Amino acid sequence: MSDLDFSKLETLSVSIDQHIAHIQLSRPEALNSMIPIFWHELPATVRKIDEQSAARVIVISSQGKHFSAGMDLSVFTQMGQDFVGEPGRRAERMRRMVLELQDSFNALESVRMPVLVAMQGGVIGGAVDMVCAADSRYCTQDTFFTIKETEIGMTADVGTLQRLPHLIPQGLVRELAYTGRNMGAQEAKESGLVNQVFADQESMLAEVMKIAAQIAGHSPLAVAGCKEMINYTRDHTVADALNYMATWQTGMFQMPDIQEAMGAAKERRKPVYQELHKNISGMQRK
Ligand SMILES: CC(C)(COP(=O)([O-])OP(=O)(O)OC[C@H]1O[C@@H](n2cnc3c(N)ncnc32)[C@H](O)[C@@H]1OP(=O)(O)O)[C@@H](O)C(=O)NCCC(=O)NCCSC(=O)C[C@@H](O)C[N+](C)(C)C
Repeated sequence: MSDLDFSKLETLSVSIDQHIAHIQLSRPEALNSMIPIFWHELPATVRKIDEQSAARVIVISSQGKHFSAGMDLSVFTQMGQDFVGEPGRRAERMRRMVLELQDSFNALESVRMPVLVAMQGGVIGGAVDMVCAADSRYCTQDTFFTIKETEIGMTADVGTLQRLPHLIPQGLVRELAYTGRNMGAQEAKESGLVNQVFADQESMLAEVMKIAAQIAGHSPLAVAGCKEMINYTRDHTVADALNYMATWQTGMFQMPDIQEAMGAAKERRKPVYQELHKNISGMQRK
């Protein structure tokens, strides 16, 4: 997907400035509902930013009244028509499809730079799956989160039930999943799902961009190490994670960024860091 053209995306708009990539869900007229191409465009965009741009942090926001209404309802109608044929093969196709959809949001976790999400209005169904895979979440006071899947007769399948229990208390996850009720912004803040609640989208984006700028000012290698370690620690024991940390540091602890950070502080200037490695020649993802 290295030839992906950002200007031709159907569901997203992308801008990159001062080491900050801003991805916006750009179908406000359809409540940013998730149509099939969205699931391809999002991971391809994130991977291209990671591999081919000077961005060091990604901000995801959306245009319009709602952050996202989740899966476009027309997809369910289409799926009803597609899922025909011999049960074993049909089940295997379904399994592969769910794994592919999961992969779309896994991209937010595997990208080397932090992903900050700024939300307003409804964050529904698949959108909850998506924002759970980000590094940090921010929202406006009118935001509400809904694990809608249960209400429409299915189990959420692209990350909410796996990641949300690491973000907020188990009992609350279970209540939200079993009931499908809305969780408002204040409750999201109190439970730790979002870091901050803002009066409106403008003040939210201004603050999130400030946080992004702080991240982008640091060594991208140091920040990537933080993300790698925090992700790894979530899924392993402390002993395993400490062991991995030591091995990581054996290779990644190098003097240039440390010298640059110290030199810049002494000279009261902004540090200038080398970008992370881009594609290895001849090994580009097709
Ligand atoms: C989003 C919402 C809170 C907005 O409320 P509102 O009061 O501002 O607007 P509205 O009048 O309810 O909706 C405006 C229009 O937007 C349409 N709309 C709302 N949600 C839509 C959606 N998801 N897809 C297509 N159209 C959607 C409405 O039908 C309606 O169409 P109309 O103007 O032609 O009547 C409200 O419409 C709502 O709850 N919609 C239902 C959303 C919904 O069920 N989404 C699916 C969630 S489940 C999900 O995402 C599953 C997925 O993760 C699993 N998997 C990956 C395998 C597929």
